[in-house]
Amino acid sequence: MAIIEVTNLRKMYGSQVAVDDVSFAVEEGEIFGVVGRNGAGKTTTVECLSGLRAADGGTIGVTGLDPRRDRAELRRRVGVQLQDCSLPDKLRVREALRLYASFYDRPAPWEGLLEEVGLGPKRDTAFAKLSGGQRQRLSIALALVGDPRVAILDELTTGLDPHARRETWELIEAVRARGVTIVLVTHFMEEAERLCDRIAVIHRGRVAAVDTPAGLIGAVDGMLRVTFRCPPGSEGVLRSAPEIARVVRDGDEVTVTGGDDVLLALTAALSAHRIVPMGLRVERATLDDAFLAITGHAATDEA
Ligand SMILES: Nc1ncnc2c1ncn2[C@@H]1O[C@H](COP(=O)(O)OP(=O)(O)OP(=O)(O)O)[C@@H](O)[C@H]1O
Repeated sequence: MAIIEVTNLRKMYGSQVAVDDVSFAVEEGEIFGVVGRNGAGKTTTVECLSGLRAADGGTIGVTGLDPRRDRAELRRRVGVQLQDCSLPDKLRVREALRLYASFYDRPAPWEGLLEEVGLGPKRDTAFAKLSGGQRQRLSIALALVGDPRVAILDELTTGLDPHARRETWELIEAVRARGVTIVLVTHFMEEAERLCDRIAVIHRGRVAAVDTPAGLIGAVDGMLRVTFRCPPGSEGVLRSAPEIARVVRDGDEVTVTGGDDVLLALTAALSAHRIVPMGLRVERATLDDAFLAITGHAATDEA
């Protein structure tokens, strides 16, 4: 059953359209990814979901509530961690949790939550003295202190080193295992591929695709990429094989793409002509490739 339903969401900032026409549904218990480049409209979308912004058009249902009309009740059911969690420098970890718990009638036992997110040893540490990863753990704990059914996590691992990022991923999986539905905004494709059951790709304020990571990757033309070296021109024998979608030479190297049967077709065609592929390596398409195919852009400028 869908716990979140968004239909034709539209949001303007002055004359600028931030979210044009966004529709998707999130099933209970899912980790649902919202991915897109900077400025695609991800944060605006989740801010509308959490009642922090009023939409200009469309409808939103979160646990059956309208985020603007039923804001008070929504706050009890939805935990929100927004970009750039910032607290007063001197506020200690346990003080922050106790303070946030006081906002709710029936908060989660925050002492247990502290242990669960691995901040037990840091309970007396001031916010300013926490590392980036510890701050993110605290922001997750604060999003969960109201014992929500849905947690909205926005760019949770931006700025973390790979180790802290992996630890945060494990924490997110543990939160889902407690039955919390998670909406995860990210522009890290590896993160989305690893964590999410389904992903909405937002591009220029619209949903360009919604599917499982495997579904998005499977739709990429050329799921397998085989790279090798062979004498110049000899790769021509590959062009007639129907299983091979593309043959590209770049200097010494030839890259061949196609579906799951591309490797067999390639080795058969080469061996029939006694051509030995040197330094052969096979790579599977990733969510980065799928993102590029769907939007026409790499997910991040660095990618
Ligand atoms: N408060 C605001 N006032 C005016 N324009 C805004 C405001 N917030 C966002 N925008 C604009 O709306 C568009 C969508 O922004 P949004 O923050 O939703 O994108 P995003 O996908 O979350 O980007 P990022 O990954 O950089 O956080 C962008 O063009 C942005 O510049």
